[in-house]
Amino acid sequence: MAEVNRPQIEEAVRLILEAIGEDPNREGLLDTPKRVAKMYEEVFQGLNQDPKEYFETVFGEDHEEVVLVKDIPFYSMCEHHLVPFFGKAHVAYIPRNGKVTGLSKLARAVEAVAKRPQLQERITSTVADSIIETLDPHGAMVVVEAEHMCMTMRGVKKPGSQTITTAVRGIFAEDDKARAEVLSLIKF
Ligand SMILES: Nc1nc2c(ncn2[C@@H]2O[C@H](COP(=O)(O)OP(=O)(O)OP(=O)(O)O)[C@@H](O)[C@H]2O)c(=O)[nH]1
Ligand SMILES: [Zn+2]
Repeated sequence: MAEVNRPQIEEAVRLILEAIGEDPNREGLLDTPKRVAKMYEEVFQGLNQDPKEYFETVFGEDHEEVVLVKDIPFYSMCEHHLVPFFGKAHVAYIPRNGKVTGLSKLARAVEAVAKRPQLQERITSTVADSIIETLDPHGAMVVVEAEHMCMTMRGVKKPGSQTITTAVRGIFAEDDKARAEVLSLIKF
């Protein structure tokens, strides 16, 4: 996938500044297009990352019980308004056939998926599906809680409102007890 085109972003930011009635040549704004381009490169770097690659790291460990990494902080950009939404992701799976991955890889997958123009639902399901497709576990479950700036600083203006999304796959979709165990561990 193409890297970001920094000069194009810089030009676009100059145009936006002009369009809102600002002077892109005033001292305080001179370096702003460059800064914004650099920032976009950073906050959209997930477009160049495939979350599934992280799960190539597996240890042949015989653990077929819940593994949960909770409270993974993330920042993303809503694809409708290009303003941040941010919160915590909780990622659980039950390994099968010794395919236990590195704990940090679960957080890296969240990071790669979040750093794109996104929807909260898509972050949630993409992380769950990536785990299923690569580790072939008994199940995967992802819960994401986030605050959307497009609902707080503008529009409907509801600061503090939280959106919670879940993706349940495999045994977590079939077995109420397995799902309840993860939910209670998240609240623990
Ligand atoms: N499903 C979903 N919706 C989102 C997410 N982030 C932002 N939105 C919503 O996207 C919608 C876009 O609605 P539109 O009516 O096209 O845009 P708008 O006029 O700016 O909408 P308002 O925010 O209601 O002012 C809004 O309801 C946002 O709350 C997300 O991650 N998931
Ligand atoms: Zn939005």
